Amino acid sequence: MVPVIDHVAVLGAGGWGTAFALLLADAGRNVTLWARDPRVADAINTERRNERRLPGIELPVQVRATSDRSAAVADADAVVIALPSQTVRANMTGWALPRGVPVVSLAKGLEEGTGLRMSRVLAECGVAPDQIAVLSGPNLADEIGRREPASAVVAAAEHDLAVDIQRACHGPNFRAYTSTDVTGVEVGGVTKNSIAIAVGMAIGLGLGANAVAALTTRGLAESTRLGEAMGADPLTFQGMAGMGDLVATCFSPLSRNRSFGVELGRGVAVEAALAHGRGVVEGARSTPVVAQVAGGIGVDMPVVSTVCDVLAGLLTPAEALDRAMARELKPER
Ligand SMILES: NC(=O)c1ccc[n+]([C@@H]2O[C@H](COP(=O)([O-])OP(=O)(O)OC[C@H]3O[C@@H](n4cnc5c(N)ncnc54)[C@H](O)[C@@H]3O)[C@@H](O)[C@H]2O)c1
Ligand SMILES: O=P(O)(O)OC[C@H](O)CO
Repeated sequence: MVPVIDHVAVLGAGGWGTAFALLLADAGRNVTLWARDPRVADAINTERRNERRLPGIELPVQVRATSDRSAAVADADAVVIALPSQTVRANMTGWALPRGVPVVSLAKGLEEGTGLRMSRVLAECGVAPDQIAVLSGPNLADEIGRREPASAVVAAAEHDLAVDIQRACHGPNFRAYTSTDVTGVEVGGVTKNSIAIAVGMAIGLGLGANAVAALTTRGLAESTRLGEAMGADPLTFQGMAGMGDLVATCFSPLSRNRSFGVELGRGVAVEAALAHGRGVVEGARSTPVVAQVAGGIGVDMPVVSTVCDVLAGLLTPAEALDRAMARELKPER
């Protein structure tokens, strides 16, 4: 029997949680969107808008919002986690989800302190591993909010679960593929943020398409190396959560990670650049974690470690560029 997902709880009313709720409603689901701020929930219910996070978008009536944690998940057939990565553990600890429902992570970060992927954090918060799925890909929330076509990949250790989630979010403007490579899909979603910061820095320094393409290409190579060392399928990095998301994030001015990098490249200090951002900049927190995890398993990630040094104030973006160009010559593969 195919389990039917009708009612979905989306936890987190940031840009992506709100856009994902709209996408699910367009796919025929009934959605409860949890916002921690009651004023955001009220505005969604009364004005059909989350103007700060998804400006100019009217939300369908199938999206109802609440700031009540129990009400948010009551009767849900699936729960979607659309929270900033560093808040997932604190939020999910003690949140009683309906038993046995699938839990889908949309978050693109590694946890500070543990180095864990979000699916592992959810498992440590008590979600059964065979109920965990992750969805990732080139999904800029503003474009999804405008109902522009987009694709993603849903990964779960259990193929049938990935198919259930794929079907639940398939609508006129959104098409997901399936995978069982949870590690690869999560790693791709994390490392692309660090690479996009590097690309942003290059743009902020006034560099052109050659430098952007080189950084993106080498970034994909080192992301693939890390994923493989962590047990992922290298081919996953040619898919939506690898190449796909890397291209969207590195090339779009809508990306917060890329925009943050642009400011750094123009000489803005890290804290000031973060303060100018439109929401969470996952790469600012996850890049040092990626560097630490990679170092721990002997994976060379020169782009990530350079971004890490800039974030730590050890290098300016211009010095980072000089260092990258002076690296030892080597074969491409
Ligand atoms: N925005 C996108 O285009 C996009 C696309 C794909 C994936 N993602 C990922 O989705 C996740 C969420 O990002 P977003 O863009 O929706 O965030 P956002 O920056 O738009 O908003 C962050 C939201 O998190 C809430 N928040 C902050 N701290 C919190 C806490 N301690 N507890 C509960 N809520 C808290 C804020 O109130 C806000 O609603 C991130 O991992 C991001 O990488 C984002
Ligand atoms: O705005 P960013 O940089 O967090 O990127 C958003 C999405 O992850 C793009 O797929």
